[in-house]
Amino acid sequence: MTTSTQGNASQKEKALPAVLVLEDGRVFHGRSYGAVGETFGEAVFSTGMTGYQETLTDPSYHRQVVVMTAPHVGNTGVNDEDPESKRIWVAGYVVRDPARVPSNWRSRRSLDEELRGQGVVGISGIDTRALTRHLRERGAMRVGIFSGNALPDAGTMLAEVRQAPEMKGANLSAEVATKETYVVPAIGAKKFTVAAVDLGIKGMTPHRMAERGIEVHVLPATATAEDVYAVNPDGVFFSNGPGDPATADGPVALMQEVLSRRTPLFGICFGNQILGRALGFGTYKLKYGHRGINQPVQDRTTGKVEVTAHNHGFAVDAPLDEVSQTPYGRAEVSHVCLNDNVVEGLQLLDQPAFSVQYHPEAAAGPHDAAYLFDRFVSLMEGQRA
Ligand SMILES: NC(=O)CC[C@H](N)C(=O)O
Repeated sequence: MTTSTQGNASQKEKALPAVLVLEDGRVFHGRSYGAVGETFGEAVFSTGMTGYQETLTDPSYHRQVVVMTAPHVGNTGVNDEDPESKRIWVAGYVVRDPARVPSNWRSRRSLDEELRGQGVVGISGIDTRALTRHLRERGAMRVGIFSGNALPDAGTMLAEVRQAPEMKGANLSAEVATKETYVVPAIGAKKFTVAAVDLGIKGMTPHRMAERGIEVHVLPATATAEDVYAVNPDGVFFSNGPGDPATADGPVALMQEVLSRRTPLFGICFGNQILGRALGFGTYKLKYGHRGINQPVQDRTTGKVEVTAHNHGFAVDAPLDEVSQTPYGRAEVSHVCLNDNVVEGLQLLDQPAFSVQYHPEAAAGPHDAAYLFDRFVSLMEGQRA
């Protein structure tokens, strides 16, 4: 690769050395990608081969350093249509072989430029397959990326990584959620009003509801039952979001209030974990989680298998093969991951409430699970009938 003749600042920055240091002491040497500096987070891998803009801007990735298993990243550049929120949330980005020349009719700038513009430190040119296998065998762990000409010594880097906060016990929703309520209008005739509690919501989620005639009031993570019922909702939605669901006591209490009023309820991802807790189940940290757009899930209510988008590091601990008695009536596991039998959905049998651990909004990802938004609409219709 010769970059010297082109000689602009970005090309020079790319050539700077960079090091990725895992908390268990494993080290990878590469080149800086995006901003130059240092960053820390939880190392996780995503198996999505497309959709890097959606991944980078998903608030659920707050405080995580994302390793892309797809070797070529950045090929289609960065456009202004695909972000799922107003900024990049990942704490760091790890790619093997970034595109040097992006090409797409929608592309406005390169991914490298975008990462630099938003101050996101990344690393390229490392063996992401070896790193992914390491994380798969040892589990997700803390990591640091250090880039520049004057790097700290190895012992200092490792000590800094080991001082970074862990994901277990992290309470992060309020750091990413909206501070002010906003409304996403229904597309076409308005049929329903939904109060959506923003724990780190992705932009496509209210859009999927709006497409179905729902006016969505997106409320801050700290919303109270009074705030929720002030919009006179036909249904209440709990979004995806970063951090450990074991810390989400406020949203759990709010959801219990919604359940006791029997308002139709739908939760996605963090929202599924909160429903689990609201029903009295525990949550636990998966060894390395599910991230990507090709995860097989079975809907046990129909037997159908869907290929789905995921981004979760925690899961609900609920019995797979029995109906549970909860303070809100009977509940069961409605969806399960076919790779590892992790709980991927919950539903109540005596009142209109359900949730899934994965991403039916499909940004990015296959649209197999779009029916879940229709199920939410049916619950709201049922309540009116
Ligand atoms: N996308 C999400 O909502 C993630 C939920 C939670 N933070 C987890 O990692 O499991």
